[in-house]
Amino acid sequence: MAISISIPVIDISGYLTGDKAATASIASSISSAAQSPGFFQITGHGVPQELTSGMLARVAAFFALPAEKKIALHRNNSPALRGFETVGEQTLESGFVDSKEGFMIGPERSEEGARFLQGPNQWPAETDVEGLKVSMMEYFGEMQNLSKIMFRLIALGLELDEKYFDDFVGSKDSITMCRAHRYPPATEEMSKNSRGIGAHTDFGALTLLLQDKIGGLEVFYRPTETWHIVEPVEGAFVVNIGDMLERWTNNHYASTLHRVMSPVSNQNRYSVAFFNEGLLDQMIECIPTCLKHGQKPLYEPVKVEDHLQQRYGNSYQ
Ligand SMILES: O=C(O)CCC(=O)C(=O)O
Ligand SMILES: [Fe+2]
Repeated sequence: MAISISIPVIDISGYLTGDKAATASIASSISSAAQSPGFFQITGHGVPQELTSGMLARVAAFFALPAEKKIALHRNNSPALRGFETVGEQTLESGFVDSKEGFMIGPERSEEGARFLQGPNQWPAETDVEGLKVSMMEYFGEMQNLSKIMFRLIALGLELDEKYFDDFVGSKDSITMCRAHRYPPATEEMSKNSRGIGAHTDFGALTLLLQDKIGGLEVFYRPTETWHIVEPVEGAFVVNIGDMLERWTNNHYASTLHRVMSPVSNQNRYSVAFFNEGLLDQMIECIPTCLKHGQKPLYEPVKVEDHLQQRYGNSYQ
């Protein structure tokens, strides 16, 4: 019998309007979803739909550029890993080459004095994709803001001071990145032997994902070892816990394996992921409220910068 698990859809508007009772219930729903399945969707976040749809249209225009224009912006040109990556460049799941193309951006800054993952972006000429830079950076700003909100709710759900994670998400050296993807359509046959993106967990603390209507994102449910679709919900962001937050919470929250199947469709699938990779100097050391009576920390403390260098090193040679 097919097992159906639900990826909860949580309306966070009550928190934004300062409703105390609603806030307690939202924080508790988030906490429960973060434990299992480690994924949820949020609505009522206040990010304007025109912004997300306008940005997705420009992302599609970027990926439609001739190959040589995209290759000129390859991420290998960038010590901060910003830029374009081609189909077939990454293998996240043994035996399956990723069929996605990607385009990574982050906060704009010069190379001078840059630390790990910091630096300038690479953009196509404005005449090639009008408005791409403005709309992606505007979206990026909205996601930084939404991340602060999400971490406040996570803090409440962990019975911590509401501002516990404020420095982690909002400091000068807090690393945030945004990657747009195009998943080319596949036939049923092709789809069996490829992945849009192979099964993986996210390295950082928290990911906010915008997916279009095509679908294909699946999460692995550990108790039954089965894969489940994250149904596209109009206007929602998919939120998932990454490895860093799993470790920080002593496995109280789950960094769940996920993948994207190549869309069996005649259309491309587009998505944009926003990664909260954390404050470079922060030590990730078991959060006290995550240690129940008699439990011991499962991990050694690690500095965010070291964790990221190790994880990015493994997957991006
Ligand atoms: O495109 C998606 O739906 C998921 C992308 C993803 O998992 C990632 O970029 O880490
Ligand atoms: Fe991911």
